[in-house]
Amino acid sequence: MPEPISWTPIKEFKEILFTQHGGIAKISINRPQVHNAFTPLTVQEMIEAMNLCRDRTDIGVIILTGEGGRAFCSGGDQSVRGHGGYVGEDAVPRLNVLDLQRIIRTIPKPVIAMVAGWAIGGGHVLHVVCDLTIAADNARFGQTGPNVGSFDGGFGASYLARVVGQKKAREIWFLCDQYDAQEALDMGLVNKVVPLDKLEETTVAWCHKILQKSPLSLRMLKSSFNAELDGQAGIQELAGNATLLYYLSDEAKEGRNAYMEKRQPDFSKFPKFP
Ligand SMILES: CC(C)(COP(=O)(O)OP(=O)(O)OC[C@H]1O[C@@H](n2cnc3c(N)ncnc32)[C@H](O)[C@@H]1OP(=O)(O)O)[C@@H](O)C(=O)NCCC(=O)NCCSC(=O)c1cc(O)c2ccccc2c1O
Repeated sequence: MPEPISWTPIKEFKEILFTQHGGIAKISINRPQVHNAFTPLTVQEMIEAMNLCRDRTDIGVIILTGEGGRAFCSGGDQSVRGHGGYVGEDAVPRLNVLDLQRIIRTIPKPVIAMVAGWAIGGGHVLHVVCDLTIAADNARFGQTGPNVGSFDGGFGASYLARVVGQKKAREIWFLCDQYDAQEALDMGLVNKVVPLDKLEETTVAWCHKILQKSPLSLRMLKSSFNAELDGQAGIQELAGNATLLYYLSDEAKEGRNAYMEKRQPDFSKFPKFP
């Protein structure tokens, strides 16, 4: 029997748990009483945790999950849905999960959805935008928008169609059926299905494999996968990484040094690669 994985708190939040195990961060929605439906505060906290993961050089991979074993996330909390969005304590209606989706997509570290139970509605979109999904055998996937008066026509439609194909994506949205873990695996919606009691162990094992890889290589690959689909924003992300790599070179440093030393730069010593 393997030892249970020990998670150390990184920061206290109200509606999520944010913990760490070595180079792995875990962001877990902690509202199991509503199948981990999110409020504007839940999303705000997840955004803050993601941004901390981005800044922390010791974090190499992020797990996104939900507490309780019965749900990953059931989407926006319908009890706080108001006129024009989901309403938090500041009384301002928001759709701030769209900001979170973009952060998951652009954070230069792999994000793995660890799904037990329901991944439904906006919760389904969250797992779709993660780089990888590992599902427990009790996982159930689906969209509910046309049932509850909502839709996500951004990544929730277009990226879903890239993942499972146009016909299947339209079926998922138009019928609002629910799919079990094996069906999700068969349509390429998840990477692996494991028994519920092996879910965390397997996810952490995948994280350890990823942590052994070159972080810059993973970063470039993630932005390369995005670039093909994300238009100018995707090119900006990939090009930003190219700039990062260039800044690490002696050639780029010569430009900066020359400027600071008030002299002409000497780029003649740098090779003109074929
Ligand atoms: C997920 C279910 C199919 C599970 O059914 P089950 O019968 O197993 O469980 P219960 O229905 O009894 O649920 C237990 C308990 O949890 C409450 N609950 C579950 N989901 C939510 C929710 N999303 N909001 C509020 N409360 C929820 C449920 O009421 C029960 O409470 P009790 O007090 O009665 O015990 C089923 O629960 C279900 O269908 N849930 C709703 C799923 C849903 O429609 N989600 C919202 C989709 S829309 C969305 O998420 C969304 C959010 C955004 O921010 C967007 C932004 C931009 C564009 C689009 C967006 C968007 O579409």
